[in-house]
Formats: sequence, structure tokens, C-alpha cells
Amino acid sequence: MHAITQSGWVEVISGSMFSGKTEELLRRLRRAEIAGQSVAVYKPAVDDRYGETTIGTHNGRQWDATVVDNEGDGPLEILDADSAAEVVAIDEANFFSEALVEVCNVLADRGSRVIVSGTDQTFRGEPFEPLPQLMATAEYVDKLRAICTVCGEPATRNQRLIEGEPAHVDDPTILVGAEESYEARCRDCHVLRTGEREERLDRRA
Ligand SMILES: Nc1ncnc2c1ncn2[C@@H]1O[C@H](COP(=O)(O)OP(=O)(O)O)[C@@H](O)[C@H]1O
Ligand SMILES: Cc1cn([C@H]2C[C@H](O)[C@@H](COP(=O)(O)O)O2)c(=O)[nH]c1=O
Ligand SMILES: [Zn+2]
Repeated sequence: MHAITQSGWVEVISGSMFSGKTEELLRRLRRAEIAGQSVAVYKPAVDDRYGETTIGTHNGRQWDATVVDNEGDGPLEILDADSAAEVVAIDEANFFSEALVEVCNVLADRGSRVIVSGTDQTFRGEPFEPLPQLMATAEYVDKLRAICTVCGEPATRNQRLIEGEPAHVDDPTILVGAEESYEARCRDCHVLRTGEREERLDRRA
């Protein structure tokens, strides 16, 4: 916490899938432990890619985490669970309801350093709630980029592929997955099914 005001703060690590968000989260947690600080780590129940109670990177690093109900008021559990921890980390923020925004701010008000990680865009290239609200209210925001799998430029977007084809714009937003369903892409190489981007813009006009 800050020495003068006794308050904490919120750090957001965002960007595309495969950009190193979870690696960066784990790096910050390792440094907090070296500093002798108490650490509490949370992940959403919906994301079971790396086993029930760990958060993991795309290259195999892991950290134990408490699983939290991501829907509705579920994130409020974090306030009851370990709110005295000096460092509170929350991975895969994109799966949580907007209640997570209030949780992070209450924890910071109570004096914790809160580190939140999550991708900021859906497969459609639209803002992925609640990341926009978290990024707006945080003290620190880092937006990381992966490498575009098509052209090798910095990637800011998440390409969803279903059986190798770009996903349909009307597909559900939530689909847990990794390399089998998603690729990091730049703005230029990110596509929806042929003509859908134009159709969507027409519908809005
Ligand atoms: N297209 C890519 N661009 C960059 N890194 C990639 C890519 N595909 C796989 N990786 C691997 O993913 C790692 C990052 O994993 P991770 O921290 O889990 O990312 P995130 O949490 O942002 O999805 C990289 O260090 C690299 O080994
Ligand atoms: C773009 C997008 C992603 N998801 C899911 C897919 C993964 O399970 C996570 C992101 O994980 P990462 O640690 O950032 O690699 O989110 C989704 O459900 N819907 C989407 O549109
Ligand atoms: Zn590209």
C-alpha cells in the first residue's frame, strides 16, 4: 500500500491472447513473494484449461489459484476470502461479470495491490467486458501484443477459428480455448467470415 495514504491500487495487464499476460502476472507474483508479501490468486470457474486450481501460461508455467464463480455476484466471494492479502491477483478477467470492477476497487481502497489480467477484445474485435471498465479505473494499465500468426507484425486481436474457418459473428462470445480455436492476429489479418464485417456495419447504420 502507499505509505502516505494507506490505499492500494489496481494494475491491469491486457492485450490479445498469447501476448504474455499470464507470464507477466506470474512475474509480478514471483517478485511480490521475493519481497515477502502475502499473495492471493483467483481464477474464474469457467476456465478449466490448466486444471481446477491453477492459472497457467500458453508455455506451461503455473501458479495455484482459488476458483471463483465468475457469474453475477460471484466475484464478491473474493472480498470475503482473502481480502487482507497485500497482493491480490485475478487472471482471465474477461470471464467475470462486471461485479469484478467493484471488487477490485474495494480491495484497492482497503490497501491491497490488485493485479488483474485479461484479454480486452472479443473474437469480433469488440471491447470485452469488464476489461474496458477495469482499464479506465485502474492506476496502471499495460497492453501487451503477441505476434500475428499470419504476417508476423504485432498482434492486438483474437482470431477465433472453427475447423480452420473464421468464426461467425453471431457465435456466442464465450468459448474457452487456446491454440485449437484461437490465433493472435494484427488488425489487417483479423477476419470474420467473408462479408460479415460489412454486414454488421450495415446493420448498425
Ligand atoms: N502468436 C504468438 N505470439 C507470441 N507468443 C506466443 C504466440 N503463440 C504462442 N505464444 C507463446 O505464448 C506465451 C505467452 O503465454 P501467456 O502468458 O499464457 O499469454 P496470454 O496470457 O496473454 O494468453 C509466449 O511466451 C509464447 O511462448
Ligand atoms: C477472444 C475470446 C476469448 N475467449 C476465451 C478464450 C480463452 O479461454 C480466454 C483468453 O485466454 P488468454 O489467457 O488471454 O489466452 O478467453 C472467449 O471466450 N471469447 C472470445 O471472444
Ligand atoms: Zn498480421
